[in-house]
Amino acid sequence: MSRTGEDWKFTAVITAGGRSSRFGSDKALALLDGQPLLRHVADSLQACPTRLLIAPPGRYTLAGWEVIPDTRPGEGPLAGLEAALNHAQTPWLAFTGVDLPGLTPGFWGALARARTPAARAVLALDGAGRPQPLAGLYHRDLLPHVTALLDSGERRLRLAAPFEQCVHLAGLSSALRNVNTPADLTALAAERAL
Ligand SMILES: Nc1nc2c(ncn2[C@@H]2O[C@H](COP(=O)(O)OP(=O)(O)OP(=O)(O)O)[C@@H](O)[C@H]2O)c(=O)[nH]1
Ligand SMILES: [Mg+2]
Repeated sequence: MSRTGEDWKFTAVITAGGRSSRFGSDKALALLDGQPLLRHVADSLQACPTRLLIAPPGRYTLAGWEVIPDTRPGEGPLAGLEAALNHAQTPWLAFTGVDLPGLTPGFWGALARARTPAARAVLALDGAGRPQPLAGLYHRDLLPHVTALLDSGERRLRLAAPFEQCVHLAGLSSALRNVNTPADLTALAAERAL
C-alpha cells in the first residue's frame, strides 16, 4: 500500500498521559536502539496528515505533532481516546500509546486494509489471541459511546467499540511488544540485537 495513498488519511494519535508507575521513570523517553520509545511509535505514523499527541502541555516535544490535553486527566487511555475523537480531522483515527515500539507503517497498513463498511474499530490480536486495544483504528462515530462509558465510570479501553463492530486481525502480534517495565525493555533490546 502506498504510504501517501488514500488509506493513510487517518488522524494519528498517541496517548501519552500515563504515569509509567511500573517503569519507574517516564517510559516514553526511555531509549531503544538510541531512540525514545515515543519516537519509535511516532515514526510508524509519520505518513498521517494530522498527528495528535494526547499529553500534558510541555511534557513532550515532538515536531509535527499537535499536543492536545486530556479532558479527563489521569483517567487512562480511554479518556485519551475521547479527547482524540473530539479532535479527529478524519473519519478514522490510528490510536496508540507510547510503549509499543515495534509498530511499523506496515502494521497500520494491514489494519487499514482490514476495514469493512460496518466496522468501527480494527484491532490486531496479540500472541495470546487477545485484541490489543492500544494499537488500533477507531472510527469517530464511537465518540458518543466512549463518552457514555466514561460518564458511567468505565475505564477499560477494550470496551471502546462494541464487539460486533470490531474487526480482529491475526498475524501481527510481533508488532505489539509492550514495554511496561524496565525488564520488558531489556528483553526487547536484547532480541533486537540478535
Ligand atoms: N492521555 C492519557 N493517556 C494515558 C493515561 N493513562 C495512561 N495513558 C497512556 O496509555 C498508554 C498505556 O498505558 P500504560 O501502559 O498503563 O501506561 P502508564 O499508565 O503510563 O503506566 P503504569 O502506570 O505502569 O500503568 C501509555 O501510552 C500511557 O501514556 C491518561 O490518563 N491519559
Ligand atoms: Mg496504566
